Amino acid sequence: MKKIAIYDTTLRDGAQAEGISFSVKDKIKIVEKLDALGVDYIEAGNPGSNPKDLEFFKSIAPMELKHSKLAAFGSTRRTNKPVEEDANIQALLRANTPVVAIFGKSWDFHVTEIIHTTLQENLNMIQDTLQYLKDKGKEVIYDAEHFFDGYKHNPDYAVETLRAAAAGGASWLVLCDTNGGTLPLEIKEITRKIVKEFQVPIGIHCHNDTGMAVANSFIAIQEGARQLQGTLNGYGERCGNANLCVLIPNLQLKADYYCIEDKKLKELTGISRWVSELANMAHDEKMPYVGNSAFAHKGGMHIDAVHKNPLSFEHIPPEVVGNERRVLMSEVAGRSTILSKIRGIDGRIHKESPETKEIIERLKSLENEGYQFEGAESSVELMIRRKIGAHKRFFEIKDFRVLSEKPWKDDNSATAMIKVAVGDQEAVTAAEGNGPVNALDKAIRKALEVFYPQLKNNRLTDYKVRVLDTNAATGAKVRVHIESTDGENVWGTVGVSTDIIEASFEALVDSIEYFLFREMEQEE
Ligand SMILES: CC(=O)SCCNC(=O)CCNC(=O)[C@H](O)C(C)(C)COP(=O)(O)OP(=O)(O)OC[C@H]1O[C@@H](n2cnc3c(N)ncnc32)[C@H](O)[C@@H]1OP(=O)(O)O
Ligand SMILES: CC(=O)C(=O)O
Repeated sequence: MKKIAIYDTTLRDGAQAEGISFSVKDKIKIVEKLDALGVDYIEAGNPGSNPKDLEFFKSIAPMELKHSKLAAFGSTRRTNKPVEEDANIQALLRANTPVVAIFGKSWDFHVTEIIHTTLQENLNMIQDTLQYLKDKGKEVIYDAEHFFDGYKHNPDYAVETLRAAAAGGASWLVLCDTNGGTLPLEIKEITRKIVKEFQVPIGIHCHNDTGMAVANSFIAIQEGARQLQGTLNGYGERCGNANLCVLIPNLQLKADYYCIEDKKLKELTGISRWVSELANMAHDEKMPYVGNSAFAHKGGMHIDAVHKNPLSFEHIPPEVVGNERRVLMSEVAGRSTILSKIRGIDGRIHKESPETKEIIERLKSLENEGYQFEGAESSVELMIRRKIGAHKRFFEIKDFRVLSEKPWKDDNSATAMIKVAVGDQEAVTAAEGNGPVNALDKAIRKALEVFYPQLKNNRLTDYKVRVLDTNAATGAKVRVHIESTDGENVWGTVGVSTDIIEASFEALVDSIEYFLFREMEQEE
């Protein structure tokens, strides 16, 4: 197995993504996670760029990393200026990291048109900068910015820039597809030539502007690149960088490369989701390997086959990357989909039992009415319980009323009144809320907490409304999905109606009933 050095730049190129800004504390937490994951290099920021990155490097200095080497990132010295007088280079030294990554120009067009200097001065800038940092005891990695575009326009000059970096003492020469516009076969051919020509090991850094960053990085590794640069979840400038959460498993599970310890692969899904929370970005459900849908089966025939043998529709066991199989309830489900759920409630029922057929038909007819049970498996369980007579009526809602007030107040703009019955006792309560659904939620809980005090720990975490037939305008049916938690478990329920309050009410009542069932089962 060939070792690939993993170079993570989530904290530098990842932070150049639209919508992402990590605080110093976030950055420290991400360094800790990446170090525990076992990546080889962590490019943690650009100290010449802003005071936050400088503060970060100061704060991280006393921390000892177990595995990773920390890198500070910056450009070659400015034109016609001695390197020791360059403020950015001095900031790189102050960052006090064992590794410094320097990017420089490989494309002649950039040299003359963007940094307005001569081709020779650019070569001097590269060599001087690397030599200076190397003499200061740093490991220096050279990022050849726009290398592939440069090579396509003027291959001799692009190669000369790499020679200047090698002469300056670069430990790696990293070929960058900075504009992300190069296609895999071009990457393959160019990387092959460069790997042959240089003794210094080669790295690859790809952007995703053609959707090829993963494919381009993979093919460069196959052609002999031995350092892979990328980011968690593929965050990065414009369309992002090569996604390490996809590339690491591809390299390690599908090709004969070693990136991180096998047991650490199991942490990948958790880290991918955790970092999206920290970055305040929705996690991409469709992301290969680590997305919520990566091992979610919906087609009835697929589910039947997966129950018989998971290899039938899964390219790897989900646990290998810390993900899990999900079986989705929907109109395209078959009896096998629902069977494990039914048998969890009543083990005597089997695939050919009439109840199984009735339940699947009911499920499909509800989906036809607008229900969607993906993410609302708790409503499915309650529906099954009602169908097979395994349902318990914990409470009955006798009556409710909701009033919205005008003029609007910032808080508590609505009031809900509710009458519930538990056994032969009745209670009437009222609550104010921030809008009618919030008022209703509070009123139901207030009423029921008298009988079921354990409901105090139970709360809503997400509430989504979807208009189903937009042509019907304000008379349209809506579907409400809610997610609830007791602090430990999370469950989803659904309600559908032309009345948003009623749809919300249905989902709320299912959520509370489901919780009470779970509590009852745990007590038994
Ligand atoms: C491909 C990449 O992702 S490279 C990294 C890109 N990342 C960033 O730009 C984020 C961090 N950058 C910053 O905070 C700022 O741009 C700074 C602090 C580095 C520089 O800010 P300023 O000095 O105000 O310059 P500004 O950003 O306007 O322009 C960039 C300057 O860098 C010069 N430059 C660009 N690339 C290089 C290079 N490889 N070597 C030397 N100088 C370079 C440009 O010529 C320009 O200088 P000029 O105005 O004298 O022509
Ligand atoms: C260095 C870098 O981020 C790039 O060339 O894309």
